[in-house]
Amino acid sequence: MIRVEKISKNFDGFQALNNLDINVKKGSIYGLIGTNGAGKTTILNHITGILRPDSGRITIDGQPVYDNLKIKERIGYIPDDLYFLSSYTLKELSCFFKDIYPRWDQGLFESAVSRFRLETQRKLSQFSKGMQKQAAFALIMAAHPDYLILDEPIDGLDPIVRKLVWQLVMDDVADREMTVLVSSHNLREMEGVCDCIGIISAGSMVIERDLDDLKSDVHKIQVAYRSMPEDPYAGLNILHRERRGSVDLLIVREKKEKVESKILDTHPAIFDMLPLSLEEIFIYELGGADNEDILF
Ligand SMILES: Nc1ncnc2c1ncn2[C@@H]1O[C@H](COP(=O)(O)OP(=O)(O)OP(=O)(O)O)[C@@H](O)[C@H]1O
Repeated sequence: MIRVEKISKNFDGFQALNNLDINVKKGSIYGLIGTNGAGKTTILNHITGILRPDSGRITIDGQPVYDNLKIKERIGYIPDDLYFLSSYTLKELSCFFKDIYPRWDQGLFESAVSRFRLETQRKLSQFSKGMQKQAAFALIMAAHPDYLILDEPIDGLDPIVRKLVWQLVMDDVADREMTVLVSSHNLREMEGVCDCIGIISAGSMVIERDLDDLKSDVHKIQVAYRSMPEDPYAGLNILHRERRGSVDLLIVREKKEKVESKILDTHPAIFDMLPLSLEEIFIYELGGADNEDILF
């Protein structure tokens, strides 16, 4: 389990992280999302022990991370900016990884390299950006990390490779209960793979929930009446309401069953209810009133 407790970080007077908590359960795929500059990369750099917080605690399986080689051997990190030694070939890098990571799996490396169709004799500097990312995945997955930390992992990858990458990750989560913490702006893809979501803003956690709970609590509904009853939405937690012609458009934070029973009791002529996508929840939670019209 990864536990981040009340960490704060100040860069030359700028408060990048502010009393931030994160809890990532073993074997889960946790999606960290937030606006540009919210602090995602800064958090990942703390969790991987690259940065030290000004205050607060970060532990993995109860052990502090910073300056802890035993824990770092169990972490695989693919940062947003790959800082590979690009004058080396992929084969040379694999030998380097083999020396660092005690659980290096040569068979898995060779199979990943062949699935990605990468030439191991070529220098990384000769690879395209997307190919360098694939090389990073082949190396990190073959290291068999218990904790996989990914910063914008699928950025720049084509759809076929993206599928291959997620398949590699999901297989390891299923086989070995690997724990994954991933930051990405691709919310559709995150929705398909993550089981828990943390939304951060300005260095603080806004919401941390299981994805299913997050989605089952907020709904977008459209209702129209032949004759408008008095106060038809009484007792519902309405987050947003607007009228378009004869139709009411609402965002409601309630369980599906409660919304259905309350609205159907008022005998609407039209009643349509849709769950919000992760992208819509993100826009609502972080966009505020200015962006609410994007939701309909
Ligand atoms: N070394 C640093 N020195 C000064 N400020 C920094 C440093 N690293 C990060 N910051 C600031 O901290 C804030 C968070 O940056 P971070 O890179 O963590 O954001 P992010 O959520 O990953 O953003 P994006 O989605 O755009 O990649 C930003 O305002 C950034 O300018």
